[in-house]
Amino acid sequence: MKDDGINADPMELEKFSQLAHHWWDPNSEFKPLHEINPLRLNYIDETVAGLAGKTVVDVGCGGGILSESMAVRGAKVTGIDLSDKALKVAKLHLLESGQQVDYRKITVEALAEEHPQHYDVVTCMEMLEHVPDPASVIQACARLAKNGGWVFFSTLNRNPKAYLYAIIGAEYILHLLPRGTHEYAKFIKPSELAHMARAANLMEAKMIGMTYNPLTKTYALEGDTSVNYIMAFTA
Ligand SMILES: C[S@@+](CC[C@H](N)C(=O)[O-])C[C@H]1O[C@@H](n2cnc3c(N)ncnc32)[C@H](O)[C@@H]1O
Repeated sequence: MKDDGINADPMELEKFSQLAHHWWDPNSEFKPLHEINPLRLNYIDETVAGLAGKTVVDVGCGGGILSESMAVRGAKVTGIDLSDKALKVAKLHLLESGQQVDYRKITVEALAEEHPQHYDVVTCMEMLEHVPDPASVIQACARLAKNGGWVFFSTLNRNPKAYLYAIIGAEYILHLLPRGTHEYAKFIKPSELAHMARAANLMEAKMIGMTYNPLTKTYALEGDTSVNYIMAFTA
Protein backbone atom coordinates (compact mmCIF):
# COMPACT_ATOMS: atom_id res chain seq x y z
CA MET A 1 0.00 0.00 0.00
CA LYS A 2 1.27 3.54 -0.77
CA ASP A 3 1.79 6.17 1.96
CA ASP A 4 -1.49 7.91 1.09
CA GLY A 5 -3.33 4.66 1.77
CA ILE A 6 -4.40 4.31 -1.88
CA ASN A 7 -3.21 1.16 -3.56
CA ALA A 8 -2.34 2.78 -6.88
CA ASP A 9 0.76 3.97 -8.72
CA PRO A 10 0.10 7.50 -10.07
CA MET A 11 2.64 6.97 -12.86
CA GLU A 12 0.82 3.85 -14.03
CA LEU A 13 -2.51 5.70 -14.03
CA GLU A 14 -0.92 8.57 -15.95
CA LYS A 15 0.38 6.15 -18.58
CA PHE A 16 -3.13 4.92 -19.30
CA SER A 17 -4.62 8.42 -19.08
CA GLN A 18 -2.17 9.70 -21.73
CA LEU A 19 -3.34 7.06 -24.19
CA ALA A 20 -7.01 7.00 -23.18
CA HIS A 21 -8.31 8.82 -26.27
CA HIS A 22 -7.09 5.84 -28.39
CA TRP A 23 -8.85 3.25 -26.24
CA TRP A 24 -11.54 2.25 -28.73
CA ASP A 25 -9.27 2.42 -31.78
CA PRO A 26 -8.66 -1.24 -32.62
CA ASN A 27 -5.38 -0.35 -34.37
CA SER A 28 -3.93 1.66 -31.50
CA GLU A 29 -1.81 0.78 -28.46
CA PHE A 30 -4.95 -1.01 -27.27
CA LYS A 31 -5.02 -3.40 -30.24
CA PRO A 32 -3.94 -6.36 -28.06
CA LEU A 33 -6.84 -5.74 -25.64
CA HIS A 34 -9.29 -5.56 -28.56
CA GLU A 35 -7.92 -8.78 -30.01
CA ILE A 36 -7.93 -10.81 -26.79
CA ASN A 37 -11.35 -9.52 -25.78
CA PRO A 38 -13.58 -12.02 -27.64
CA LEU A 39 -11.43 -14.86 -26.27
CA ARG A 40 -11.60 -13.82 -22.63
CA LEU A 41 -15.26 -12.78 -22.92
CA ASN A 42 -16.24 -16.25 -24.17
CA TYR A 43 -14.07 -17.88 -21.49
CA ILE A 44 -15.79 -15.89 -18.73
CA ASP A 45 -19.27 -16.37 -20.22
CA GLU A 46 -18.80 -20.14 -20.46
CA THR A 47 -17.18 -20.48 -17.03
CA VAL A 48 -19.99 -18.69 -15.22
CA ALA A 49 -22.62 -20.59 -17.26
CA GLY A 50 -23.90 -17.42 -18.90
CA LEU A 51 -23.29 -13.78 -18.07
CA ALA A 52 -26.88 -12.82 -18.89
CA GLY A 53 -28.64 -11.44 -15.83
CA LYS A 54 -25.55 -11.63 -13.61
CA THR A 55 -24.14 -8.72 -11.60
CA VAL A 56 -20.54 -8.10 -12.59
CA VAL A 57 -17.85 -5.72 -11.45
CA ASP A 58 -14.91 -5.10 -13.80
CA VAL A 59 -11.96 -3.88 -11.72
CA GLY A 60 -9.46 -1.67 -13.58
CA CYS A 61 -11.91 -1.43 -16.48
CA GLY A 62 -10.01 1.27 -18.38
CA GLY A 63 -11.93 2.45 -21.45
CA GLY A 64 -14.42 -0.36 -21.00
CA ILE A 65 -13.60 -2.92 -23.72
CA LEU A 66 -14.43 -5.90 -21.51
CA SER A 67 -17.09 -4.13 -19.40
CA GLU A 68 -19.15 -3.18 -22.44
CA SER A 69 -18.84 -6.57 -24.07
CA MET A 70 -20.14 -8.22 -20.89
CA ALA A 71 -23.07 -5.79 -20.92
CA VAL A 72 -23.77 -6.83 -24.52
CA ARG A 73 -24.04 -10.41 -23.22
CA GLY A 74 -26.74 -9.26 -20.81
CA ALA A 75 -24.77 -8.75 -17.60
CA LYS A 76 -25.46 -5.84 -15.24
CA VAL A 77 -21.97 -4.35 -15.20
CA THR A 78 -20.18 -1.90 -12.94
CA GLY A 79 -16.73 -0.78 -14.15
CA ILE A 80 -14.24 0.82 -11.78
CA ASP A 81 -10.90 2.48 -12.47
CA LEU A 82 -8.84 5.35 -11.06
CA SER A 83 -7.95 6.98 -14.38
CA ASP A 84 -10.34 9.90 -14.96
CA LYS A 85 -9.56 9.98 -18.65
CA ALA A 86 -10.10 6.26 -19.20
CA LEU A 87 -13.44 6.47 -17.37
CA LYS A 88 -14.45 9.49 -19.43
CA VAL A 89 -13.71 7.59 -22.64
CA ALA A 90 -15.62 4.58 -21.32
CA LYS A 91 -18.67 6.72 -20.53
CA LEU A 92 -18.53 8.50 -23.89
CA HIS A 93 -18.42 5.18 -25.70
CA LEU A 94 -21.73 4.20 -24.11
CA LEU A 95 -23.34 7.07 -26.02
CA GLU A 96 -22.17 5.47 -29.25
CA SER A 97 -22.96 1.89 -28.37
CA GLY A 98 -26.19 2.46 -26.46
CA GLN A 99 -25.06 -0.08 -23.85
CA GLN A 100 -25.42 0.38 -20.08
CA VAL A 101 -22.48 0.17 -17.71
CA ASP A 102 -22.17 1.93 -14.36
CA TYR A 103 -18.66 3.43 -14.46
CA ARG A 104 -17.21 4.70 -11.18
CA LYS A 105 -13.94 6.15 -9.97
CA ILE A 106 -13.32 4.25 -6.75
CA THR A 107 -10.64 1.94 -5.42
CA VAL A 108 -11.51 -1.74 -5.37
CA GLU A 109 -10.78 -1.75 -1.64
CA ALA A 110 -13.37 1.03 -1.05
CA LEU A 111 -15.97 -0.68 -3.26
CA ALA A 112 -15.49 -3.89 -1.26
CA GLU A 113 -16.23 -1.92 1.93
CA GLU A 114 -19.36 -0.51 0.30
CA HIS A 115 -20.68 -3.71 -1.34
CA PRO A 116 -19.25 -6.84 0.28
CA GLN A 117 -20.48 -10.15 -1.19
CA HIS A 118 -22.53 -8.30 -3.79
CA TYR A 119 -21.45 -9.51 -7.24
CA ASP A 120 -21.97 -12.80 -9.08
CA VAL A 121 -18.80 -12.21 -11.10
CA VAL A 122 -15.66 -10.12 -10.49
CA THR A 123 -13.21 -9.56 -13.34
CA CYS A 124 -9.80 -7.98 -12.90
CA MET A 125 -7.92 -8.29 -16.17
CA GLU A 126 -4.44 -7.03 -17.06
CA MET A 127 -4.46 -4.82 -13.97
CA LEU A 128 -2.64 -6.61 -11.12
CA GLU A 129 0.75 -6.02 -12.76
CA HIS A 130 0.14 -2.26 -12.57
CA VAL A 131 -0.57 -1.89 -8.82
CA PRO A 132 1.81 -1.59 -5.83
CA ASP A 133 -0.02 -4.19 -3.72
CA PRO A 134 -1.72 -6.89 -5.83
CA ALA A 135 -2.59 -8.95 -2.73
CA SER A 136 -4.80 -6.11 -1.48
CA VAL A 137 -6.64 -6.01 -4.84
CA ILE A 138 -7.11 -9.78 -4.72
CA GLN A 139 -8.49 -9.57 -1.16
CA ALA A 140 -10.92 -6.85 -2.19
CA CYS A 141 -12.04 -8.76 -5.31
CA ALA A 142 -12.69 -11.82 -3.14
CA ARG A 143 -14.72 -9.70 -0.75
CA LEU A 144 -16.82 -8.25 -3.58
CA ALA A 145 -17.94 -11.69 -4.78
CA LYS A 146 -21.07 -13.37 -3.47
CA ASN A 147 -20.61 -16.69 -1.77
CA GLY A 148 -20.13 -19.14 -4.64
CA GLY A 149 -19.49 -16.29 -7.09
CA TRP A 150 -16.67 -16.18 -9.64
CA VAL A 151 -13.49 -14.11 -9.57
CA PHE A 152 -11.22 -13.83 -12.65
CA PHE A 153 -7.71 -12.43 -12.85
CA SER A 154 -5.44 -12.19 -15.85
CA THR A 155 -1.86 -11.05 -15.71
CA LEU A 156 1.67 -11.71 -16.97
CA ASN A 157 3.78 -14.61 -15.73
CA ARG A 158 7.32 -13.87 -14.47
CA ASN A 159 10.06 -15.91 -16.14
CA PRO A 160 12.65 -15.31 -18.89
CA LYS A 161 10.20 -16.24 -21.68
CA ALA A 162 7.61 -13.76 -20.38
CA TYR A 163 10.32 -11.06 -20.29
CA LEU A 164 11.30 -11.90 -23.87
CA TYR A 165 7.74 -12.01 -25.25
CA ALA A 166 5.92 -9.41 -23.15
CA ILE A 167 8.63 -6.76 -22.96
CA ILE A 168 11.32 -7.31 -25.62
CA GLY A 169 8.96 -8.82 -28.22
CA ALA A 170 5.79 -6.80 -27.64
CA GLU A 171 7.35 -3.44 -26.76
CA TYR A 172 10.65 -3.36 -28.68
CA ILE A 173 10.39 -5.68 -31.69
CA LEU A 174 6.75 -5.97 -32.71
CA HIS A 175 5.68 -2.59 -31.25
CA LEU A 176 2.38 -4.07 -30.09
CA LEU A 177 2.63 -1.96 -26.93
CA PRO A 178 4.39 1.34 -26.10
CA ARG A 179 7.81 0.97 -24.46
CA GLY A 180 7.53 1.08 -20.69
CA THR A 181 4.03 -0.42 -20.62
CA HIS A 182 5.20 -3.26 -18.41
CA GLU A 183 7.70 -3.65 -15.58
CA TYR A 184 9.12 -7.16 -15.28
CA ALA A 185 9.37 -7.11 -11.48
CA LYS A 186 5.59 -6.65 -11.26
CA PHE A 187 4.78 -9.77 -13.25
CA ILE A 188 3.13 -12.49 -11.15
CA LYS A 189 3.70 -16.23 -11.29
CA PRO A 190 0.55 -18.38 -11.26
CA SER A 191 1.76 -19.96 -8.01
CA GLU A 192 2.02 -16.50 -6.43
CA LEU A 193 -1.42 -15.50 -7.66
CA ALA A 194 -2.88 -18.77 -6.38
CA HIS A 195 -1.18 -18.22 -3.01
CA MET A 196 -2.57 -14.68 -2.65
CA ALA A 197 -6.02 -15.89 -3.73
CA ARG A 198 -6.00 -18.74 -1.20
CA ALA A 199 -5.10 -16.23 1.50
CA ALA A 200 -8.24 -14.35 0.44
CA ASN A 201 -10.31 -17.56 0.82
CA LEU A 202 -10.77 -18.04 -2.91
CA MET A 203 -10.78 -21.54 -4.38
CA GLU A 204 -8.84 -22.11 -7.55
CA ALA A 205 -11.09 -23.51 -10.26
CA LYS A 206 -9.28 -23.23 -13.56
CA MET A 207 -6.47 -21.57 -15.44
CA ILE A 208 -5.72 -21.03 -19.13
CA GLY A 209 -2.89 -19.44 -21.08
CA MET A 210 -3.28 -16.55 -23.52
CA THR A 211 -0.75 -16.83 -26.32
CA TYR A 212 0.30 -14.66 -29.27
CA ASN A 213 1.59 -16.14 -32.50
CA PRO A 214 3.75 -13.48 -34.20
CA LEU A 215 3.63 -15.33 -37.54
CA THR A 216 -0.15 -15.45 -37.83
CA LYS A 217 -0.54 -12.34 -35.62
CA THR A 218 -3.30 -14.04 -33.69
CA TYR A 219 -4.08 -14.70 -30.05
CA ALA A 220 -5.40 -17.96 -28.64
CA LEU A 221 -6.44 -19.47 -25.34
CA GLU A 222 -4.54 -22.69 -24.70
CA GLY A 223 -2.59 -24.65 -22.12
CA ASP A 224 0.62 -22.58 -22.36
CA THR A 225 0.52 -20.22 -19.35
CA SER A 226 4.17 -19.18 -19.61
CA VAL A 227 3.52 -15.57 -20.71
CA ASN A 228 -0.06 -14.38 -20.16
CA TYR A 229 -2.74 -16.30 -18.31
CA ILE A 230 -6.25 -16.15 -16.84
CA MET A 231 -7.06 -17.74 -13.49
CA ALA A 232 -10.63 -18.32 -12.33
CA PHE A 233 -11.62 -18.77 -8.68
CA THR A 234 -14.81 -19.32 -6.76
CA ALA A 235 -15.58 -17.38 -3.60
C1 LIG B 1 -3.87 -2.68 -19.19
S1 LIG B 1 -5.24 -1.72 -18.67
C2 LIG B 1 -6.48 -2.99 -18.67
C3 LIG B 1 -7.86 -2.49 -18.87
C4 LIG B 1 -8.96 -3.56 -18.82
N1 LIG B 1 -8.96 -4.29 -17.57
C5 LIG B 1 -8.84 -4.53 -19.96
O1 LIG B 1 -8.21 -5.58 -19.75
O2 LIG B 1 -9.35 -4.27 -21.06
C6 LIG B 1 -4.96 -1.46 -16.93
C7 LIG B 1 -5.99 -0.58 -16.27
O3 LIG B 1 -5.81 -0.65 -14.85
C8 LIG B 1 -6.07 0.64 -14.34
N2 LIG B 1 -5.48 0.73 -13.01
C9 LIG B 1 -4.19 0.77 -12.66
N3 LIG B 1 -4.06 0.85 -11.32
C10 LIG B 1 -5.33 0.83 -10.83
C11 LIG B 1 -5.88 0.85 -9.51
N4 LIG B 1 -5.09 0.89 -8.45
N5 LIG B 1 -7.23 0.81 -9.37
C12 LIG B 1 -8.02 0.74 -10.46
N6 LIG B 1 -7.57 0.71 -11.73
C13 LIG B 1 -6.24 0.76 -11.90
C14 LIG B 1 -5.49 1.59 -15.35
O4 LIG B 1 -6.00 2.90 -15.24
C15 LIG B 1 -5.92 0.88 -16.64
O5 LIG B 1 -7.17 1.34 -17.05
